[in-house]
Amino acid sequence: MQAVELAQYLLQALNMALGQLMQGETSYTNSFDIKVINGGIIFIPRLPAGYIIDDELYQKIFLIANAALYPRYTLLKQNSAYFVPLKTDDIHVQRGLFFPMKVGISERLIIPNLSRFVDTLSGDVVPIMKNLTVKYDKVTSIAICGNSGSGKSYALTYFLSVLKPISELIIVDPKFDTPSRWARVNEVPVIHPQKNRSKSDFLSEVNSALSKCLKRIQDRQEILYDDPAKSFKHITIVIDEVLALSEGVNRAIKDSFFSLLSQVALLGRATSVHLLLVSQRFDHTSIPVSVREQLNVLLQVGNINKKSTQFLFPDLDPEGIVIPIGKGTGLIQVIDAEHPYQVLPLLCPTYYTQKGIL
Ligand SMILES: Nc1ncnc2c1ncn2[C@@H]1O[C@H](COP(=O)(O)OP(=O)(O)OP(=O)(O)O)[C@@H](O)[C@H]1O
Repeated sequence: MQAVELAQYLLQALNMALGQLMQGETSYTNSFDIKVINGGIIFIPRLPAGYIIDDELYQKIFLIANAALYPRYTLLKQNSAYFVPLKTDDIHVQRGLFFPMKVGISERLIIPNLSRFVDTLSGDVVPIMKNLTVKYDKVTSIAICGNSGSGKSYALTYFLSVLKPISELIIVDPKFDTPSRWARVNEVPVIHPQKNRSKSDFLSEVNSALSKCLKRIQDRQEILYDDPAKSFKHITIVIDEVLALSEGVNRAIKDSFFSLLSQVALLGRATSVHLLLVSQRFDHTSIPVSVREQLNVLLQVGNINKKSTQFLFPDLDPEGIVIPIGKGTGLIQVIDAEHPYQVLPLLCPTYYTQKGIL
């Protein structure tokens, strides 16, 4: 479909659906126009207008256009109206509302054999969907959030398998569950609770591992001071069910845990030390705010609504984003220089692996 035809189609959709909000004004009365450009569409209001150009109008146009374009294009949700100046001398049409879009929709990776798939990967790429791959050296920290049964453990096992060849892994598994089994099969050290030991004891062990990591960060910082171009092997601290870790433990030990986690999150970035955190929620009781601010690959699986997204995506109203149906689906945001900053629909990979790992 040509850009002109697409614009015509969208104009029709908007004329029919915007109705009341536009006080009866339509493109037929020359009140607005649509232009399709590379990377998005522009809604051009003719001013002065009998309708108000505000966030409400922007989000309504998003709703209508996103549904009308599905599945050929995906509009990328903005938190508020995105104004762009237009090149013209005519003051009536010198501005537009921009809706960034990408071609197609998010598509799930289906991996028939996970270990063979991992063998085919080179460099430090981490594929997440058919058309979404992140480079691990651009990742600071990853968060996987979701309600029970939403696919967090399944997604975590995928990340562990893909990260193993490119990163040293330090796994903390408070539930002594899937990650511990994965670690046993893959001969990776894991810290898990043990019989006869208290929860505070367990968290102290975690703190001592974090403290060792911090020491390694400092060693690396010294090396970087003399050789700023030096690159290091990635180290990833994986914590499953972070929320379970710090609940009901001695205050002093919890404070140390938060402080160590913050330092690792803040200083790890330049020294290739990452966090991979999994939790049912990411509020201030499960991780410190400073850690949340360092997360730059955010995955939310399971229920998606304003309430469930409030911790990872505090400014987002997910209305109008087409969330795919199925296991391990939700939202993703990758915050780096290469990807659009926006939140995208997510479908976690589906993979087949040796029996017994999960
Ligand atoms: N991307 C996916 N593709 C196919 N199946 C999936 C996917 N994600 C999850 N599942 C299936 O959904 C089920 C629940 O997933 P999982 O155990 O990972 O949820 P969870 O969020 O970790 O739950 P809990 O918090 O209770 O441990 C599993 O049986 C898993 O096989």
